[in-house]
Amino acid sequence: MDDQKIASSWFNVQSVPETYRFPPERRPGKLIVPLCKTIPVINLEKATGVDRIHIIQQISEASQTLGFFQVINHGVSENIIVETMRIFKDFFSMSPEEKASAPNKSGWIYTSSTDYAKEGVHLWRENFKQPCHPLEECIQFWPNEPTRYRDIVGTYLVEVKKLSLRILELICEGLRLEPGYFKEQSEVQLLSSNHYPPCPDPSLTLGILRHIDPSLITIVYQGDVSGLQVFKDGQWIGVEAIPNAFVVNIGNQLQIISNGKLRSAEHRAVTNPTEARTSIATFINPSSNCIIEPAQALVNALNPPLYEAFLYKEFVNSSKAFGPDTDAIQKLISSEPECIKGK
Ligand SMILES: O=C(O)CCC(=O)C(=O)O
Ligand SMILES: [Fe+2]
Repeated sequence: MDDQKIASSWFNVQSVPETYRFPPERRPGKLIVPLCKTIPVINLEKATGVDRIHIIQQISEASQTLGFFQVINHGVSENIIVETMRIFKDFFSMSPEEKASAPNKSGWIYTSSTDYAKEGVHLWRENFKQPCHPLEECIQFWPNEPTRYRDIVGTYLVEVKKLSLRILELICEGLRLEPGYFKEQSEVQLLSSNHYPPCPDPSLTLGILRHIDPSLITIVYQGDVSGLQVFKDGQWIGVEAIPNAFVVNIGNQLQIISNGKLRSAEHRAVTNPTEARTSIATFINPSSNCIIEPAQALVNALNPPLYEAFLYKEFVNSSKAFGPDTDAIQKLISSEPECIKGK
């Protein structure tokens, strides 16, 4: 970013403006939290050989206890990960006018930190959301800038989709559901990239409030700057940033389908004083008209259903699952085909 743009940016301040300061009881608390060594880093290369069963066990265990794990040797090329990260860093470094008035905004949502006022407090982040399903139809509405945006982000999403289907198959096997069980419930990819500039006093601010993802699973790339934290046993623990690894977390839709066997954990993002942090989250979601309910194979006399059936879009609407962006997202994905699972 050139010097002039930095000088005019909302985050280029010596102290945190009043509107970004959380009241004392909602501040992030201790910022130096233990990095969680119990979040397993799972080597997916082994999921094809004799170790497959062990990989399934590791994924099941992590999904049941913590709701988070990381994957390495996942098949997404390092080159496309690096290029995609570069694209988003370049996107966020465009001027506010460029970001707000990029040629065709009909297929994506950019939100500056100042749009995120919640109870009078702004989050210390900018966010970009982009529906990606069906990819061939959506891509024409994506930003044209930075150069090669569509080409690079499109390739990234195709690779991440393949990865997410592989992970869902392993989860499916771990739950002893029939192969392909999640196929219809994992059709829709939604990309959400966050940018957290350095913050003069991270103890006063939050990048993302504590939340649970309204997805089946979410695949996050956080590069080499930590900031993601998971709530476990009454305390926040940090998810170590490992370059070229993806963080996978169980969304609340999968918690429901698994009838509570898998856990969707609360998480948040904190800021830091020295480095900007960019994260790229890909939500793997059911389509709007999908019925979500516990899988029948997991329900019996000893395990009665813990949740009632509902349409995914009803859940999204009633819970405002995507926060202030919910209505805009619903509009962008409202042409989804029907998907009546109801097994
Ligand atoms: O920035 C991060 O690592 C967290 C992203 C996240 O939780 C989300 O987008 O839902
Ligand atoms: Fe999240």
